[in-house]
Amino acid sequence: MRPKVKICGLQKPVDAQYVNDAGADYTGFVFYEKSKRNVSCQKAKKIMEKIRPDIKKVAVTVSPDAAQIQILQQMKFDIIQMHGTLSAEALSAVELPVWYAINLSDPKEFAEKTKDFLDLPEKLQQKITALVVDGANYGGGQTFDWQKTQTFHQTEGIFAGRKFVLAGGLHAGNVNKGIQLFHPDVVDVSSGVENENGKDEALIKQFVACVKEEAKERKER
Ligand SMILES: O=C(O)c1ccccc1N[C@@H]1O[C@H](COP(=O)(O)O)[C@@H](O)[C@H]1O
Repeated sequence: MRPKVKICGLQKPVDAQYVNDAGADYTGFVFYEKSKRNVSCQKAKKIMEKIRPDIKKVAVTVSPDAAQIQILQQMKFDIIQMHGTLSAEALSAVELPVWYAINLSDPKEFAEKTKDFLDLPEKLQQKITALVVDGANYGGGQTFDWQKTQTFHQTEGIFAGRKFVLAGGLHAGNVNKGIQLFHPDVVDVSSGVENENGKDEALIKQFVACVKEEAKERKER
């Protein structure tokens, strides 16, 4: 099965049309004040109304507290993505599935960075339905070091029963290599489908088409 595609960092109403037309599977909104992609709840709601109902909507957060989780849960998101510190307080407040994002430069950091997760009570761990393995910086447009290892995600028990989301520095030119190396369930992109004014319709179309065409070709081979 082909990986699903998440287009992240929507900021304008027209971005909804881009993801609808390109045939994305997931889309994301960033709620982090330090990000250039930060959106207000009001703005996000307006964009969300224009997104096709079958496209899942992900609220992207960094070290959220229970109050932020409660606000986002009233907005009809399907998933909460958490970067930064994974607190028991925030996870206890979550009723939606959680995607836990790990920011890495070197895959060797994986064990250390997932310690927070492994220290949580089982009941809270179960809320996490996917792991997003991302580049070093939030929305930084950089891959982690793909050459160091391609198997960490297969050997770690942490992935059992969870989706593997490949993120960080993806674009139409490298996404198929990432798919061949890591076999992710979802590929997640933000910087790679942007120009200086924000999301770029042609780059989004090209990215989604690359993922879908590669899957079709693999089937035919
Ligand atoms: O995009 C941001 O600014 C951002 C801010 C805070 C947390 C996460 C953020 N982005 C996430 O980064 C990955 C991939 O980004 P990129 O393709 O390397 O630019 C994606 O999961 C975004 O949700």
